[in-house]
Amino acid sequence: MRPVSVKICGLSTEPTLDAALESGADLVGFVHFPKSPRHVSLERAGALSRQAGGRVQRVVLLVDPDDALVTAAVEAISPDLIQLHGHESVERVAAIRRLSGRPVMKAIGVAAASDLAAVPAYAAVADRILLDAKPPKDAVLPGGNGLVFDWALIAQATLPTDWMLSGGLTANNVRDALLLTGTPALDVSSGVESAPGTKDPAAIAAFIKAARG
Ligand SMILES: O=C(O)c1ccccc1NCC(=O)[C@H](O)[C@H](O)COP(=O)(O)O
Repeated sequence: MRPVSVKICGLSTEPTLDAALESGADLVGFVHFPKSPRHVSLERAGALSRQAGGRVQRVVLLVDPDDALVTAAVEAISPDLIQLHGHESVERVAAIRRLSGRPVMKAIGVAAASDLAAVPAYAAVADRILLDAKPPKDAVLPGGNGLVFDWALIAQATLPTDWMLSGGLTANNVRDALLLTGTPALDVSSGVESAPGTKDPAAIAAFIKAARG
């Protein structure tokens, strides 16, 4: 069986990016969303991307981007994957994939079984699907809220091969998440931070060790 793939999202500094690489992350994510404590400019994300280049898959996270932002992000970061974490429609996901010429991963917020009904339509146009906890109605951030959803819901869903689990994962619950969902890939952000937006190298190492333990 292939070892579980791990994405560390919301990296913003060279030392924490290095910590993710040295700990064995498969993907690293750069958040470009000004309201986020993890926001990085395209220029900064580009510098981090160059540091990581060739060693790991680089992901840029965008929220309802317009065409100009997609083009600028691709130019600055040359990402291996574009993560769409807003309210992008199926048609918009397909259009962004066409425009960018890059693989895309669509995040779908899950709070109830009915939320999973959207998966097949998105899976038909996206390269990967990310199942994340649905943010609370008044949340400022559409993701990265450290919330867990009911993993038992996944058992009822038809999922594509290339899907990823996120939402409130930590070194303490990641084994249960793997056992209950059988996910081939994990995405973590706030569970490896010492404060919002501040990644903790020790927590990154502990998470990846627990995931692969
Ligand atoms: O992290 C952010 O600040 C963020 C902002 C806007 C959209 C998405 C965002 N994060 C997404 C992720 O980091 C993950 O894909 C996922 O939501 C897991 O986050 P967490 O529950 O904090 O591990």
